[in-house]
This record gives sequence, C-alpha cells and structure tokens, in this order.
Amino acid sequence: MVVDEGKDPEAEEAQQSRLILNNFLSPNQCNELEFIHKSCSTVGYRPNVFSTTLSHLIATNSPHCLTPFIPIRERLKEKVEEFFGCEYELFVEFTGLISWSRGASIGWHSDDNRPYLKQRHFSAVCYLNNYGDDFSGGLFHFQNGEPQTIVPLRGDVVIYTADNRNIHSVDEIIDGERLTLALWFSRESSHDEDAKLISLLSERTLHSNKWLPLPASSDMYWFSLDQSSEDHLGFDICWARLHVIGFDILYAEDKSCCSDISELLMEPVQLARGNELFDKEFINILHALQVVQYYCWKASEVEATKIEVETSKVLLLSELQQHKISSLKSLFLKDNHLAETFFRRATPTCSESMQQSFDWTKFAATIAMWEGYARDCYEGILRSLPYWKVQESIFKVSFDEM
Ligand SMILES: O=C(O)CCC(=O)C(=O)O
Ligand SMILES: [Fe+2]
Repeated sequence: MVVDEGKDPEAEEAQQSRLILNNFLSPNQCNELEFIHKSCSTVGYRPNVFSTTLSHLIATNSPHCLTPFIPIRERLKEKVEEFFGCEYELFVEFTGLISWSRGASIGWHSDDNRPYLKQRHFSAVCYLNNYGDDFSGGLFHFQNGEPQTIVPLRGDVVIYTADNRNIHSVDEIIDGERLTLALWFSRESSHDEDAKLISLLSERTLHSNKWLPLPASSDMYWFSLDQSSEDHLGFDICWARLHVIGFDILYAEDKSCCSDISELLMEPVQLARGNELFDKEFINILHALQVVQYYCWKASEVEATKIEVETSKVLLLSELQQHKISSLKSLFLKDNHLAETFFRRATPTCSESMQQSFDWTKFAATIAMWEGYARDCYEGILRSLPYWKVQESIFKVSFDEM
C-alpha cells in the first residue's frame, strides 16, 4: 500500500462527505422563504430559536405557503443523491425554516447524535440571509477537514453526511436574526416526511376556509427566556414581529375586557401605525401579519406595478383606541425590550422602506396582491394533491405539459 504522507486520511474522508454550493437559491427564493418564516414562525426546539415546519403551515391553514418549498426540496434531494451516489434512494425526513436570535448557538455535534435521530443520513442547510448585514456571530465550523469555517451567505447551501465525519458547531448569535432552511434526508421510507404531509393536507383541505390562516394555540407563539418560569415575562411572536416594523394591533370589536390570549389570537383585527388606523378588518392577527410581511417582501415591486385601488380609509386613532392599543401591548409584549433585541435588525430594505415611505395606499394594493398570490399557491396545491397521493411523494407537477 502506498501511503501518501502529505495527506491525512481522516481529512480526506471528511472532504468527500461534504459539499458546498454557492448561490444555490436565488435572492428572490430566499426573500420568499423569509416572508414565510416571518409570518408563520413559532417557538423553536432550542433556546432563542424560532421555527416554521411544513406540518405547522398545514395545521394553521396556510398550505399555500408550502409552494416555494416544493422545487427547492426536489432540487436539493437530487443534489444530495447525485453527490453521494444514492439516486432515487432518499426520503426527506424533515424540512423547516429556522431562525436563531441573540444567544442561540450549538456546540460540537453530529446531526445523528441521538438515538431518535439515527434515521438522519444527510443534512442540508441553506443560508437565507447574510452574516454581517443581517446578523453577527453564527459562523459554522467543521471540527475536521476543509473548509473549517463557513460564513453564512444568502443563497449558499452546505450539504454533509449526518454522521461523525461531520462534527460541526455554530457560534453564538451576537445580534440580529440568522435564518436558514434546514433539511434532513433518510434512506428509511418509514421516516418519509411527505407521507405525513400528504395525509395532513388531505384532511385539512377537505374542510378549510380557503387560504386564510388560522392561529395555533397561543403557547406556540409565546416566547420567554425561561420557558419554565412562573412569571410569564416574554412576548407573542406575531405581535412582536409587527411591533418591530412599526405596526400596532387593535381589535375590530371591543375586546378590552378579554384577556385570554388564545381567544384573542382568533379575533378579527385592524392595523395601526403612529396615530393612524387602517380601516380594514383582517380575519385574525396571523392574516394581518402575513399581509404585512408580504408587503415587506414586495414593497419595491408595488411602486412599479401601480395597481389601482379604491382609496382605503385611514382614520385618526381616538384617545380611547390609543389607550386600548397600549393595554393590548402590555398583554402581548410583556418584555418589549427582548422582542426588539430579537427581531429589530430586520432586513434593512424592509425596515428602511417602512420608515421612509410607508403609505397605506401602497399597502392596500399589497392586500390584493397577497390574495392573488395565496389563491394561486393554494390552487396549485389542490391540483397537485391527487398526483402526490398516487406517488406518495411531494413534487412539482407541471400542468403545462399535460
Ligand atoms: O444552521 C447551521 O448552520 C447548522 C445548524 C445545525 O447544526 C443543526 O441544526 O443541527
Ligand atoms: Fe447540526
């Protein structure tokens, strides 16, 4: 046997067990996933982490939000299969958007390092925003081999085997929100996420109220630093996301006597900014949040398209309404400061455009655009579902060729 003394066999092996692809996702794909996360995320599975899973999107009556994931999952699976030579052998075990806020980190680990994670064979992490601009901290490191460090940049993806050839860590987030799309792949069909999603979709779409979002239980949106502590200091994620970009919430009907957060999340709301109230009712806070985040994503396009809208009424808030807004805030944003440190360094484009040129007419135009977007996505899902059921797999059905 010829031993090449210049090469470390462990490092060599590590090399073959990972792949980095630059600009795998387009900026618009990243922005669309960011829009989904910022409108649908819940508390995550680790401290200071927020997540959006596909089953959660279905459960909260937002199956239209699955659409952008479909081609991305398919392309990623193909890449993984091709690189590791296991074509048509893999199943997606989990897909989720995950954001890490200040204080979140993970030490050295492999992704299959728990008995209940042994089915995870390959991992893929897509970076959806930028180290430096959107967050600080949060560098990714491999313990052995090259590259040692990955600087998360929007559109890039790192793919690696989930075993101990790829022990890795993520530095603590210092500031901002670090957003990724994470997928795990398995060789075991019993861990196929698609089968579960298809059955959830079949149940939900039978009796759903179209594409209007429906909140989950309030504890899924309640973030506090110490989840077990008795003093429920913390904040409601939906409320906080609206607050950091300058929106307030008012209940369409007088709910000042009601302090049950779960009930309130289901009630129709109106949006306010400064001393202005927008005269349109949203079916619940999730609906309002989805439209607002859609505006953040699309603000620059709205100018160009110049959609004609009936001038929506903007009213001045009365003193009583202002008082109601602040008492609602004290209920939903108990730890206002924490909410701001977690979510404030939002995408500069969005927060800048919000501050400089927010205009309700443009916003009203976005409501119609969002409805068109949600309807098209939803109908696409409904049309694809029968094909998915037959194949027992979620994939991009091209209707053009049929
Ligand atoms: O977000 C990353 O860069 C990696 C996350 C990670 O290691 C994990 O979730 O297991
Ligand atoms: Fe990991």
